[in-house]
Amino acid sequence: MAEARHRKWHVFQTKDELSVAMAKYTAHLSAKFCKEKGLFTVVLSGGGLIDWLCKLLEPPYKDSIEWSKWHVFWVDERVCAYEDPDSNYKLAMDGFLSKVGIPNKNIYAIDKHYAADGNAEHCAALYEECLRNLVKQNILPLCPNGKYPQFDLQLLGMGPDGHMASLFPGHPQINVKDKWVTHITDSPKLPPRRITFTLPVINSASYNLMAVCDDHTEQCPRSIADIFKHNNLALPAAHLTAHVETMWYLDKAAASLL
Ligand SMILES: O=C(O)[C@H](O)[C@@H](O)[C@H](O)[C@H](O)COP(=O)(O)O
Repeated sequence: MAEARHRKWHVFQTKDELSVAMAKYTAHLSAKFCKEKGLFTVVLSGGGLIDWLCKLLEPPYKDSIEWSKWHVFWVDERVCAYEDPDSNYKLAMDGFLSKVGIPNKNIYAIDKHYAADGNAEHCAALYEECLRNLVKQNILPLCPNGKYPQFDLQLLGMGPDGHMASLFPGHPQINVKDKWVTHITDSPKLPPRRITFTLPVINSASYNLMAVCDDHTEQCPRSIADIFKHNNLALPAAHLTAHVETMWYLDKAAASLL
């Protein structure tokens, strides 16, 4: 494991090894937080991540994790119907959540009707309201500065252009601080309408695990080098921190220019 500034990282030879490590990391934190607090708040993203979580569906994790204590959120979501193949909710439900015993009431998807209508602004406002209610119910604590919710673990991915969640290079959402959840209607990665946690919310999490596997684009390893060697803050993912630990899991191809 390597460490620089606030970042720690591991490079894995294969996606499979990365996936094994991600399951171990997640299971360890699940056990820790379930023991300490009686629940575990986990934030998912879309993209390849859900595939890489598949090791959690195998022994020893599938039967040992206290799934009933999980509360699941999305760091970003595409504003479309739940049945739409673009939906991050559908991706996670089909590939992961439907296979484990997380109570439905603990799975916090965006508003079904506004999502189907494509109303990104309302979806963002309602998702923020949902988080604020969970703070009132003591399911989500606030971080020490009292301004933002604090999730236990966020599982994130980075796009080849250096975006994370739906915070894209050159777009203003990265600067939003007065909201917990904001929206975008012209996302360069399709579909264009999305909601996303704001940067201060992302960085308030206790643990952030960013997993990046190169899909054989040249851009991805360049962005990783730009972040790790030059801390190029034009790339949203370069801003990632966390309260306790910011961990990057890279496959060999994504780390090839380091
Ligand atoms: O809704 C989304 O598109 C995602 O949440 C997005 O932020 C994703 O995590 C990255 O783009 C990485 O995606 P890949 O793993 O597909 O490269």
